[in-house]
Amino acid sequence: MDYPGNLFVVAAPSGAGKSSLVKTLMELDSHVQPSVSHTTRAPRGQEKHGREYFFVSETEFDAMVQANAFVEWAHVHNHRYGTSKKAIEERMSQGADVILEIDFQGALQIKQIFANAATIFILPPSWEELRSRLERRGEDSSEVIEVRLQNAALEMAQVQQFDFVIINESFDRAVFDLKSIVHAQRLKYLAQRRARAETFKALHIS
Ligand SMILES: Nc1nc2c(ncn2[C@@H]2O[C@H](COP(=O)(O)OP(=O)(O)O)[C@@H](O)[C@H]2O)c(=O)[nH]1
Ligand SMILES: Nc1ncnc2c1ncn2[C@@H]1O[C@H](COP(=O)(O)OP(=O)(O)O)[C@@H](O)[C@H]1O
Repeated sequence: MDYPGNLFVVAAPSGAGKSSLVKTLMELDSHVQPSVSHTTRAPRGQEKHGREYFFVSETEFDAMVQANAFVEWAHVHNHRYGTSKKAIEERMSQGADVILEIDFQGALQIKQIFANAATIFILPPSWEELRSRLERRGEDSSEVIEVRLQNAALEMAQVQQFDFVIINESFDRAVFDLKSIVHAQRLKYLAQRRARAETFKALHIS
């Protein structure tokens, strides 16, 4: 599929800092817009329906799967999460850059569909720091944190399948790296589109 906008996909183990990084990127760059996923997990403290996620029941999620409403969906940490077609296609067709914060299974599915998508994996600096970020965030019970840490090992084993890797040790440095990837990707596709337009012109194809 080909849209005028760019697609960025950010994956990371829980607690590595992807939501914080993506939020900061969007504050600095209004051309990057979020894709709001659907999930069957319950909202955390400050989360709002339609902002962080569309929080839906298992039945509602099933109905969307049946209706083929998702570009991708996956089971993550005992819940289901999915990117609806509506969440990305409308924005991308208008030329916006869309950023998806999804797990590695979804990221790899997106790359199959949108070959031009840039996939970015965020790593924490260490296991100890990952655990302490999850604890400091204070949003999940210790059981939930243990599940997330166990899943983190499997998730981190997928890192080599991603186009870019960022180590989120210094937050400012990681934001800079993310901004640089976005910038480089824009230039790359701009150059490709120009080259294609010139080829078409030379061949007298509109
Ligand atoms: N495949 C897929 N994964 C998603 C989607 N939305 C969120 N996720 C992932 O689900 C996992 C859990 O997300 P969340 O419950 O918000 O926890 P957090 O990662 O600790 O903030 C993370 O890896 C998210 O990136 C989606 O639409 N599709
Ligand atoms: N570079 C960093 N240094 C220290 N703490 C960080 C850093 N990046 C994020 N955090 C903190 O770690 C916790 C987890 O970050 P969050 O963005 O919620 O992660 P994720 O979305 O990957 O689960 C939050 O409390 C956040 O403020």
